[in-house]
Amino acid sequence: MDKLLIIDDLWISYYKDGKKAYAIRGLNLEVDYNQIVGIVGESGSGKSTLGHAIVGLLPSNSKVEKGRILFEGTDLTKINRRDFYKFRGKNAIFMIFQDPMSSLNPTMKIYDQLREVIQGKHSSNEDFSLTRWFLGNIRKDIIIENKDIIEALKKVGFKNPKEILVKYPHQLSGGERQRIMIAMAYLLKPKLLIADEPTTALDVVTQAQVLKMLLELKDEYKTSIIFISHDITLVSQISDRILVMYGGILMEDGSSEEILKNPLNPYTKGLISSLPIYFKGEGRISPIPGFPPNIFNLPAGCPFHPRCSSNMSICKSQMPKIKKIGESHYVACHLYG
Ligand SMILES: Nc1ncnc2c1ncn2[C@@H]1O[C@H](COP(=O)(O)OP(=O)(O)OP(=O)(O)O)[C@@H](O)[C@H]1O
Repeated sequence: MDKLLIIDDLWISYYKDGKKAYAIRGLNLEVDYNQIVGIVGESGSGKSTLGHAIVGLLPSNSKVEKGRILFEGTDLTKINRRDFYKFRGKNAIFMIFQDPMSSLNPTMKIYDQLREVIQGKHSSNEDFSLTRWFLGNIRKDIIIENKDIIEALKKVGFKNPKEILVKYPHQLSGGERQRIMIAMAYLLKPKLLIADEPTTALDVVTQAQVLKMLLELKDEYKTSIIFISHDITLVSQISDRILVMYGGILMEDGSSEEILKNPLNPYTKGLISSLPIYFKGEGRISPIPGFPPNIFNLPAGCPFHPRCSSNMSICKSQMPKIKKIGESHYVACHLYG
């Protein structure tokens, strides 16, 4: 079957104080139509950089050094920044950020915001629009009726949509703001939604509601979702497949079930055993010792080796290559050949 998204040997660097470092190193990823792919890893593993690269929102001090991001066959790394709007929004790619306040305009009421953000009329505020939801020129092809807006707000659980429409973002709770972002997705019906830690700031009940809405979006509009989170339990609740990242490389890739039941990479095992929900009652919950590396000071070899209890001498000098272990299970670790 044709793939919606193919990322092929992607390398992304950041420049700081005259130095260059890689946040993504040789990443491969495929997303099918109507599939939810979870990307999990600790802070600094490169998850957001990947999301921003897909929507063309990498900061100016970063560069795609190598590789391709093929969205329905078009290489997004070759798209001129000004033309990128064609690939964002309706029927294309949409991104929900961790902090919806950073994507919503604090000076606009929700109604104006839903209309204008969706139609890309952000010319009055260049700064805001360029960094976040600037969809380029006004999208004349996007016709959103008021009844569609009301319908979308109802779908994301607002009982009185008309009351919400006249509010400013600061008059809403974090969960309500995140639901506004999901309502935008309902209106745009993207083929690909990137949700970057969309539930981090929310309580458990609201988190569960947001996950349910994302699943409904997938079921109703066949939207594929890349769900980014540091929380492997959360990711497993929603994803068909999970990719584990560390130090800019892919450590493990497999079906959600396989990754949770049969994790192979010591890093994946560490992520799982540090979660209370998987704690089997023996010994203590064991967080991974140490901290993720700074990309400007990455160790040689496997980036995880300084924190890995199974490390061998080869791990200190050679980066492990990703290998197929099972039907849909891949791992990058010297323990597996
Ligand atoms: N604008 C930037 N300039 C320099 N380095 C950056 C920049 N943005 C990110 N980085 C570095 O790139 C690496 C990957 O960052 P990224 O935000 O993609 O990771 P992440 O897995 O999404 O982490 P988090 O969960 O904290 O958002 C980190 O080491 C980070 O410090």
